[in-house]
Amino acid sequence: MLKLLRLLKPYTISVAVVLVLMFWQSLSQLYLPTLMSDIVDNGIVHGDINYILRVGGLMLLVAAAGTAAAVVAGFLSAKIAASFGQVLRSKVFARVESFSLNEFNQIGTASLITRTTNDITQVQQVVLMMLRLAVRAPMLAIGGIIMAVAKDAKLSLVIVVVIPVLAVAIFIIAGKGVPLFKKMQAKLDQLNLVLREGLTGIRVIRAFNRIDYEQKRFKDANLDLTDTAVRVNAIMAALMPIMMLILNLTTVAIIWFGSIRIDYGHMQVGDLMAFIQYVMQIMFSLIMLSMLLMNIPRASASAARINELLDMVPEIKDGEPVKSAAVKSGLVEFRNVTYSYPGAAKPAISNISFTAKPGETTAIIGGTGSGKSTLVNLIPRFYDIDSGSILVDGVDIREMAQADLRSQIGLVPQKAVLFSGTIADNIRYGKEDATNEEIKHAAEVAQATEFIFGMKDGFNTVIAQGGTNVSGGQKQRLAVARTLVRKPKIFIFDDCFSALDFKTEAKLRTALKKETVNATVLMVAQRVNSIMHADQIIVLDEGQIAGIGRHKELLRSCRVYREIVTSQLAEEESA
Ligand SMILES: Nc1ncnc2c1ncn2[C@@H]1O[C@H](COP(=O)(O)OP(=O)(O)OP(=O)(O)O)[C@@H](O)[C@H]1O
Repeated sequence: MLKLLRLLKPYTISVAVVLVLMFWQSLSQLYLPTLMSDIVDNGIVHGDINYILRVGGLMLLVAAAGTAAAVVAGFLSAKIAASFGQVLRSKVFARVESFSLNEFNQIGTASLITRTTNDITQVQQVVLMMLRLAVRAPMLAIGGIIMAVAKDAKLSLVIVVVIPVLAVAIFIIAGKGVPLFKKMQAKLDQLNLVLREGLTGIRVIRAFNRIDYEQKRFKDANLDLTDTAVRVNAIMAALMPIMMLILNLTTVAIIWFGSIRIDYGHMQVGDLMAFIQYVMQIMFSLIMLSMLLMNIPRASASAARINELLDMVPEIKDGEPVKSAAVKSGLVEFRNVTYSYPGAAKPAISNISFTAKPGETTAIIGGTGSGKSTLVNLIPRFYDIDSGSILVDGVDIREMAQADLRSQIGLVPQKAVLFSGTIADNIRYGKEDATNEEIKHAAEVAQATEFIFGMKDGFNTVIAQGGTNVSGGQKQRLAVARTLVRKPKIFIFDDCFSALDFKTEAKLRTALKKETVNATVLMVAQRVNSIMHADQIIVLDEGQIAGIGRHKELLRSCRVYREIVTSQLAEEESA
């Protein structure tokens, strides 16, 4: 938590102003009962109207000054806390963006969302409470004790009895509440996870008639969180009545003993009234402090979850010193590359060596789960390899700047992802300064113009969140256009034509050929038809290369390739 508080450094002056204003407000609060007792003892008792008006006026001034300080401090502290939250959220988001896919998987998307939103809000709230109470509550408590003792030392013995009772009550309540506060964050994660799955998988849930099951899952997670929240709130709710009971009993005791002392002439009425107010101030400040102390553990639990993200050292870093290729032609070389996913029993790909040259198409084919996507995902360094090396233009990609490497790559992923915005925005995502002509040309090559112009607003048609208002094949073509507009040196098409019909795919491949004449093209495919004309075909089998060559050579020399071809031909013939 302290570590995060360092983010308040740019607001040091504002924080200091808030603390000074709070100090001022506390002083005024401590002074008011004394003024009131003066009015009673010297003004009312002696019937001195002038005194009452004079001191009453002073009281008004002191109260107004205290209120003004409270208003300004309240405004400033809210501003500081909100800015603190904003800076922290940006910091966490920036860090998460630099995570490798393994780090993403380690924390989980649901938890990443909770940490960036709810956890930061928890810390932000405590920062606000601290700013408002850190000076005021101790000052009122200590100042109140001093003033009460000054008014009547003997009567102050009541406070000596009450404070330990109050402390024990707070201690018991905090002891029960704090562990539950910590549990709540983990339960919120779980609820977010179920909610996310329930929303993103809605089609499958409906298709499989699993709505009841999902509702139960959500209900369970929701109830679990609610139960804990209810228990925490029940405990917190007990705090107030207990405090008020102690407070009222204390007032009764003070009036009881105070009236006896007044009877004996040891005390004046005004002093007794002031005394009661000081005791109230002391007790309220202790209640406020206890609230703050109870919220701190919850915020610390949140802070620990946030720090876990901030402290995570991204496993994928730029090389030091950064190397850059002299000639950027897009030559990709794999040398004995092996990679295993964390926790996997065996490598997803092993001992892969090949060269993909500019101006040529290197196709990768193999059964499902044979490691095709893994292989191409290693080129933009989504994961770092275990052994061997991957070179782009003769430089090991681990020695390059990631931004430099990725600027040369145009990747169309297996699952096309679109962002909310217009079709033009989505294509322009590949190149920020792309002209309208470039966008149109990219769409033409990707065989997307026909359906784009078929839409009401053409290129200005708005894509819904997650691209739900376009078909799978349309999404794939827009993803291809987005990559084409980038004009990279290396194209990676990861099985991204799977949703296209044969005719559209053939047209797209022919158009692509012209666009990629000088580039290195890596094309993952399931269908032999899509890649049989490639300059080089890599056949993957259980993460290993079963054969490399052209279609005809492989038909002769590679058993796995022959099996793939014959199985697909048999399918087509039977179709
Ligand atoms: N994020 C991951 N974590 C752990 N294992 C993974 C992960 N992604 C893939 N794998 C495993 O790695 C192996 C290769 O997967 P990969 O996605 O590269 O296969 P693929 O050939 O592209 O399959 P497909 O054609 O079905 O897309 C599989 O056994 C898969 O279970």
